[in-house]
Order: sequence, then structure tokens, then C-alpha cells
Amino acid sequence: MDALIAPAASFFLIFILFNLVVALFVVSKRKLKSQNLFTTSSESKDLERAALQTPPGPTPVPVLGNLHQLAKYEENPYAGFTELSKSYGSVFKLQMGAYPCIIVSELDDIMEVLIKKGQHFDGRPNFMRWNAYFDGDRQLSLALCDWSDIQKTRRNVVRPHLMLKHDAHKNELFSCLESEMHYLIDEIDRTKGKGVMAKLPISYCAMNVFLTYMCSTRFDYSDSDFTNLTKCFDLIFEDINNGHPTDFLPWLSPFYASYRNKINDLASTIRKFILEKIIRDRADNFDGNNINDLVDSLLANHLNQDGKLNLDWQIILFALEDLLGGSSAISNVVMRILALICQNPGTQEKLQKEIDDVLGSNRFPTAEDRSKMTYSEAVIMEALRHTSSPIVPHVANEDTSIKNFFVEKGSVVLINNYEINMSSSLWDNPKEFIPERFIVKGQIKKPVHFMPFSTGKRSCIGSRIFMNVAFFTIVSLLQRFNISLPEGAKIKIPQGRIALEGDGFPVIFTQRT
Ligand code: HEM
Repeated sequence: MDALIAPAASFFLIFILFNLVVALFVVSKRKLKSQNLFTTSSESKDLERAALQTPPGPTPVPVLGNLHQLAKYEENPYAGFTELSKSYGSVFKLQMGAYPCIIVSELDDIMEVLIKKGQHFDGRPNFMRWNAYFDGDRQLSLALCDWSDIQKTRRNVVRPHLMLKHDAHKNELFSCLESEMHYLIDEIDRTKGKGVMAKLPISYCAMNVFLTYMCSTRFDYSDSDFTNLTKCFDLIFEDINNGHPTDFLPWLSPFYASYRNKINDLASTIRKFILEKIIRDRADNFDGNNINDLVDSLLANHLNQDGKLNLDWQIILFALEDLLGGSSAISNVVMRILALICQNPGTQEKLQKEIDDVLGSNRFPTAEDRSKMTYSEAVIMEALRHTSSPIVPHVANEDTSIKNFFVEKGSVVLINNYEINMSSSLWDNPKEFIPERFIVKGQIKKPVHFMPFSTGKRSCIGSRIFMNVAFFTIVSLLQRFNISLPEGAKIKIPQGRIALEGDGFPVIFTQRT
């Protein structure tokens, strides 16, 4: 019996020992994986943090950090980021004055910031002037605020109008475009082949399209309050695009009192116009059973009847302001497209052939025509690629990581959109203007790395409205006019921003015969 028990017992013992070893192995692996089963969550965070590396980057100097290293790239700091990434890699750190900044240049890492960890990176920097644009509180802005429930609500309220998912919205926009385009064409007609600073009438047209579509009102191009409103929006837009020393060196702000006053004046002129000439009357006569435009949708979300989060007056006013300001993006990019058409021989002829084939000499385009006019669409996309406008900076709202690099809470994350638009590893001949690169087998094809409007929870909500308004404007102008730039005219079209300087440059429009 003992002879039987002994091997059975030893087998049992070996079995137990084996299981113990396996159990210990599994536990230790799990320990490694989840940091430590017996540590507290803050200890495990410490361990997680310890596994991450500090992002590489040039050594900062006191006060300025690394700002001085970007000085020679003043025209386009993103070109500077591309240069620095050759030494420090696709994710690197710069101390920009008061702010630690992480520069991200490669698609996978960009997607980690915007999509995979979108909720870690949904804040915006607290720049002094961003507050100044919005009465001292950038949280009132749609584009420059941090993420919040209010932001979610107001984005949801305005999105259907802007994203044009319903045919009713699309048809309404095209009808607004058609009626406004007559005014622009008349305006251009009057120039009789002389060079004209076309940005002005184009900006009045874009603003009126927005006002008609969003607010069911328009103003005459001879109304000086209206033209002044458009100018104020354009100046603020240019200011946003350009950046300012106080963004990263806020202690400089006492030296910029007159600049601050200028911003305050522009912002309050805009606000007064919107309040007095658009919102007040609409609010007084608001009928909740009749929701016809974006202003109605905003007003319908004002009253707090069921205890849910609603939008207060300020929020409504500023949301509208932010969206009307989008018309400045349109006039500036339309001007860029006109310049690129003139500067790239053959483009105008190809565009006009497509327009003549699909629309003939007179008919305005419909929403359906757009899908057939691939070359026109591709010209706009190629112009956006050349513009390489920056993605609005994001901010990490908690300690987090990109790739295997630690990113501390409060870091500003700058996505290098210039690099993904201009890299020779992503595009053939990136410096050339080749609209055909976006056409594959007769259809428009956007590569995943082409994201002029960004992606994720803070992505642009004006992208569709932009594409439609730009398309309609370019097509309608080239249908009727040949365009050229005055001989010898110096035309400055900087990359890495949308805004052109001041009123832009002259364009010559001659009637097509
Ligand atoms: C060429 C034209 C335009 C370009 C290239 C553009 C691009 C962008 C980009 C890159 C962002 C930042 C996305 C991010 O932070 O991840 C943005 C945000 C935004 N855009 Fe545009 N945009 C254009 C036109 C417009 C227009 C016409 C409107 C308004 C109708 C508009 C409204 C907005 C708003 C409200 C945001 C902020 C969204 C948020 O932070 O939640 N944009 N845009």
C-alpha cells in the first residue's frame, strides 16, 4: 500500500508544485502587465509613468525656452517644426515660453492624439488674446474653448445646419448661393477688366451667404455697417492666423495695451452688429413651433424648460459670431484658389472645359452637379493642401502619452499639418500644383493623410459648408470670366495659414466670349 501511496503522493506533490509555479508565473506576468496587483492606483500610475520616456527636443533657455529657434521660420513655424523633427523625431518637445509643447508630425501619432486618445487632448491653450476675442472668456467660443458639456450641446445644435447631411439643408444652401451670386457677378462685371481687390466683394458675398443661410437676412454691399462688419471679422481672422508674442510669453501683455484695445474694439463692433441687427429682433419674435434656420435652433435651445443643460444668451451670441466668422476662411481661400489657378497654366482651361460640359454658359451648379465636377473639386482640395493651414492647437487635459513618450497635463500639442501636406514621402512632387492627384479612375479620392479640417471630437464643423460655398463661387466666376493676375504684381501667399495679408491682391476678370 505504502509502495502505491508514495509514488501517488510524490506525483500529487509534483502536481501541486507545478501548479504553484504556473500560478506564480501568471501572477508575475499580470503584475508586469497591470503594473502591480498589490499597489495603489497612484503607484501604478507612477510605474506607468516610469515606463515612458521624456520626449526628445532641443535644450531650452530660461524664459524663451526654444522660441528663439523658431525665429527664422516666422513666416511658417510649421516648416521649422519639420526641420527640427529631422533631428528629434516625429514626436518631440519644445518649451515655447511659458508652455511645454509637443510637436507631432507622423500620421499614426497624429491619429493617437486626435482619435485614439481624443478625450485626453480635447482642451485648447489659454492664450490671452483668445480670451480677448470673446469678452474675456474663451469658454464662450465654439472653436477656442476647452471641451465641456456645453461645447457638446452647442456643437450638436449647430452641426446639422453645417454638415448638410439632410437634402433640405443642402438645397437651402444652394438656393442662398444662387441668389447671392448674382450680386457678386454684378460687382465683378462693373470692374470691366481692370484689376480689382476681389477679396472685398468675395467676402461680402460669403458673409451674405452665411447670413442668409444661418440667419435668414442679408445686407447690401453699399451698407457701411455691413462692410465694416465683414472687415472686422477679416481682421480678427488674420490675427488668429498669425499668432502673437503674448501667446507664449504672457508676461509681455502689459506692453501690448493698444493691441488689446484694437482687438476689443473689433470684437465689440462685431458683437453689437450681431446683437442689434440679427439676434434681438429674432428673439423678440421667436416662435418655438417654427424652426427655420440656425438662429431658430440656437434660440430653441435657450429656454431651460426640462432642467436639462441649455444655452444661455452669451453662448448663443458667441456661437453665431464664431460661425459667421467662418465666412472669412472662405473669402481668403477662394482668393488663394484664384491665384493658384492663374499661376498654374492649363488649370483655368481644364476647369472651364468641365464647367462648360456640365453646366453650359449660364446655369448655376446644383448640389448634384458637384459630384460630377471632379476637376473643380480636386482644384479646391489641391489648394487646401498647398495652404497647409494649421490644426488649432490642442491641450492635454491630463497626464498622458503619445507613442511611448510622456505628455504632462497642460502641454500644448501642435499637429504638424504642413508636414503631412508637403512631405515627399506622402505625396509625389509635393511642391507642384497637381489637382489630378486627388482623382482616381474619374472619382475623387482623398488619402487618409489629407485632413485639412482635422478629425476627431474637435474637428472642423464648417468643412462641408466651406467645400460647397468655395465650389459654387469658383465655378460661377470661371463660368463667366477669364481670370489673370496683373503683370508684375507681387503676390504673397504664405503657407501654414489661411489668412492673406490685408485686402489680398488684385485679380483681373474679363468677360468670356
Ligand atoms: C478652408 C476652410 C477651413 C479650414 C481649412 C478649417 C480648418 C479647421 C481646423 C483644422 C480646425 C481645428 C480642428 C482641431 O482642432 O482638431 C477647425 C475647427 C473649427 N472650424 Fe474650421 N476650417 C475652415 C472653415 C470653417 C468654416 C467655414 C467654419 C464655420 C462655418 C468653421 C468652423 C470651425 C469651428 C467652429 C471649429 C472648432 C471646432 C471645435 O473646436 O470643436 N471652419 N477648422
